[in-house]
Amino acid sequence: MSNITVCARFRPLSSKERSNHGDSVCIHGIDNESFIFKDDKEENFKFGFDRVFYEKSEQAEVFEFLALPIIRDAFNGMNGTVITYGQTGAGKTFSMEGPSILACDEQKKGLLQRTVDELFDCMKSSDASVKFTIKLSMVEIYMEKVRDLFDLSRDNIQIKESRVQGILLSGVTEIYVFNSAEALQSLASGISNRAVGETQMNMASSRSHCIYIFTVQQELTKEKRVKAGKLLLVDLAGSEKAEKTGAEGKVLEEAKTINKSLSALGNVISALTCGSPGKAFHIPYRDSKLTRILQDALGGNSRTALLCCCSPSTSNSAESLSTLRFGTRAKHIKASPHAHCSKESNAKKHGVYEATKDESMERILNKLRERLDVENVNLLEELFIMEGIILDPNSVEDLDLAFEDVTLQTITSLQHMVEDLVRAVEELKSENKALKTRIAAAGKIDAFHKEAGENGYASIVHKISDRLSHLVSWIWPFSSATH
Ligand SMILES: Nc1ncnc2c1ncn2[C@@H]1O[C@H](COP(=O)(O)OP(=O)(O)OP(=O)(O)O)[C@@H](O)[C@H]1O
Repeated sequence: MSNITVCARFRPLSSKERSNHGDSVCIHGIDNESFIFKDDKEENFKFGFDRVFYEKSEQAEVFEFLALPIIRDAFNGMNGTVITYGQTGAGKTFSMEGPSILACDEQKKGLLQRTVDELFDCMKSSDASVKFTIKLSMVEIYMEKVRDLFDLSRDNIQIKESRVQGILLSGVTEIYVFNSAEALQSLASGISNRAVGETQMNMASSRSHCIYIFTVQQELTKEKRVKAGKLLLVDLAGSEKAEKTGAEGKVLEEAKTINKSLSALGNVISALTCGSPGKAFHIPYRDSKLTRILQDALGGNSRTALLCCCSPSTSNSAESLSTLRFGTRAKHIKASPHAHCSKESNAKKHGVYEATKDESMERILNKLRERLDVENVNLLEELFIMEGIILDPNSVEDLDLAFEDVTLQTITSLQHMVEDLVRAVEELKSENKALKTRIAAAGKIDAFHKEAGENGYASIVHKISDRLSHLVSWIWPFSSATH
């Protein structure tokens, strides 16, 4: 089963397309999951997606199918990502924001406004004892730099990877929002800071990839637990051909950077669909800022949906075909070795918080699996449970530190134990040697046997030595792999 929900959306023909190329369209719908696509050489291709939204589709339909399940899961502590992809002018921003984030009638509201409404609606209908916090961040990747759209002085945000929380944007502004109106105002101010330019394909073309990040945190006061879900909405910059967009100078440079990062995204998707599940293989996430930020979304640690936006016009059939092929490849991304699918259903059985702690422990164990052999990982798993640090409900925020702590503490305390045992063995050996010398000198071997009892010091020392070498052979590969 695919790890990603992939949908295709065709916007209505634009007036420019109508006047230059008439009403000819390159698609013939079969049903709401498949259609026939005719390319510029009149060749037919059949495409199938999780859902196809034709020209007359409503914004609400797109939201309900694509985003709503992911938002509800994010509200319950799971991470989710919704991405719009497609050629310049294909309808990505329209799907995300509608015609305008603030001045927009109900019917045309995009994914963003509906997401905000849904989050606050879920909040209102939840148990009164739950304390909610919704935080919002907005960044754009412009010319391969991550810019904070709430604070333009932060124009080179660094991407970090936390073992527990996954990919993080270091020092990004987080705005607390308390109702829909406030959230939309914040979104509007961030959007006004986006890099937008005019191309021949689109009067207001996005020159950057824009990422909206909602963090929903809930304090379950009764249970003394905290759970948090992160929701990413990603409006990608348009894939475009320089000659079609009439790009030159700065716009051409922007286009090259955009295309490079979209190629990197394609390469990551190819790598993810080529590898065999369960085997370690290289995924080039680090080839671009975009793929690095989307690492969790694509690599299986998040529920993800992709909306492939297309023009229906025959004049754009080459670009639409390329978008649809991209979507088809993404559909084949399988649950990766790091995916939490089975844990997810297990988590649902036990309640939502369980998902967070299972996922956290699973992430840590996966990291360790990369470095240690199975036996040692199993031992550590037992140790985590024994120590109870990872399973402490109040330490969810600090799991990353807890991981470092438990690993270091364990190694250190085991090393101390080994040192103590080595010292004890040395002492016993010299004591034994001294005793033997004394006994030999006194010629009273029988008396020694009585004094030492049935086992005798020699056999005790022998046993300790055996146990020690067993312990050293266990800890040695573990501590050398971790340092
Ligand atoms: N489903 C739709 N219904 C009506 N109009 C649409 C629809 N989709 C897009 N449009 C219109 O098409 C034009 C281009 O759309 P939009 O700006 O969303 O493209 P885009 O893919 O975001 O382009 P870019 O990558 O250049 O930013 C806009 O004027 C928008 O209002």
